[in-house]
Amino acid sequence: MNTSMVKSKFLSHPEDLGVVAVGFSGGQCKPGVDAAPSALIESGLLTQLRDELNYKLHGHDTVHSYTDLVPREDPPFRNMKNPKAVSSVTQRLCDQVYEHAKEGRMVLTLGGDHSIAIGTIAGSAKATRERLGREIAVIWVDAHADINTPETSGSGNVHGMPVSFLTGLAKEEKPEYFGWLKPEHLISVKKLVYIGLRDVDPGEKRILRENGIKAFSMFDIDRYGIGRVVEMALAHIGADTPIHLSFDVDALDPMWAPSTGTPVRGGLTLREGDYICESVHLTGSLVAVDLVEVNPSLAPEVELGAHETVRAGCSLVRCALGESLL
Ligand SMILES: NC(=[NH2+])NCCC[C@H](N)C(=O)O
Ligand SMILES: [Mn+2]
Ligand SMILES: [Mn+2]
Repeated sequence: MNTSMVKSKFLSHPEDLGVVAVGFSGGQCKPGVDAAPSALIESGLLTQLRDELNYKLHGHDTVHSYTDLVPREDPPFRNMKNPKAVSSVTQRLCDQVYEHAKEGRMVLTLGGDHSIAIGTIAGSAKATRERLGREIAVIWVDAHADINTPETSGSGNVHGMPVSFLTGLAKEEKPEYFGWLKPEHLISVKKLVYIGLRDVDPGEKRILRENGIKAFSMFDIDRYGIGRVVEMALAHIGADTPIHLSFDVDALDPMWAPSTGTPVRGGLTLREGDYICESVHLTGSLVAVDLVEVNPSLAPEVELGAHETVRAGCSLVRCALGESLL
């Protein structure tokens, strides 16, 4: 680890980085997001983390595609598309993240669409409870709230629902449809903070309001500036809480990250995104990071767009893991 890096409060092996590369796209309908981990790795992300930020990497040799878990028939259930596939992939991913996290390692997950956060957050919530007897907080950086229940969702895409399952707002008994999620996997709505929202469905707005969930939209970023917004977000979580950062690349403006499945104009600049990640690193409370929704096959100019988006994604991850400007 670099000497400039911040001391970790909650990791017993902060120099060890568990990497889970998730080549999965079943939480939405556009192919290509499964190719993101390879694109990020080929562009040199993991080498940079190893050689420049001095992490000892674990689990980085494989990009998982979970093809053995994807059933031949997977009809909609409660309006969810590919429900069995997403459920069993996230269940496996939960175990993978848990195995790293229980060793006291930082965990980096490269998605994949955002449905995979069901697995990553469930795994780090469980490990942190067992290891430290604490609940994790989640900072969800996204244009979208991803808190639809199967019933409020207009699309049926599970990448718009992970937060409702993770908070217990959406429940299902059947193990093959996320019934494997138990109390130890869940997070509290009080320890959830959003940054970057600008495309929230009517049903989601109601859920956010009724549950008093803290959310900073692009309006708040314009009003207060990114510095104060991050300060308020971290104050809401409290200084003594392990943080799981789930970063959807579509939080960035399409100018910086055009290659993503559901781009929304009016987003964060790359510097604002990096600033969020740098600030979260500086807390010393970070225990896990997800980077999701990079889709190298989508953009008005595909090749240029993919290159820029992958580059932005790498920058966000490096900032979260301790790269500093000086
Ligand atoms: N992870 C994402 N990009 N989510 C987009 C969700 C879009 C929309 N709210 C839906 O539920 O379908
Ligand atoms: Mn999004
Ligand atoms: Mn998302």
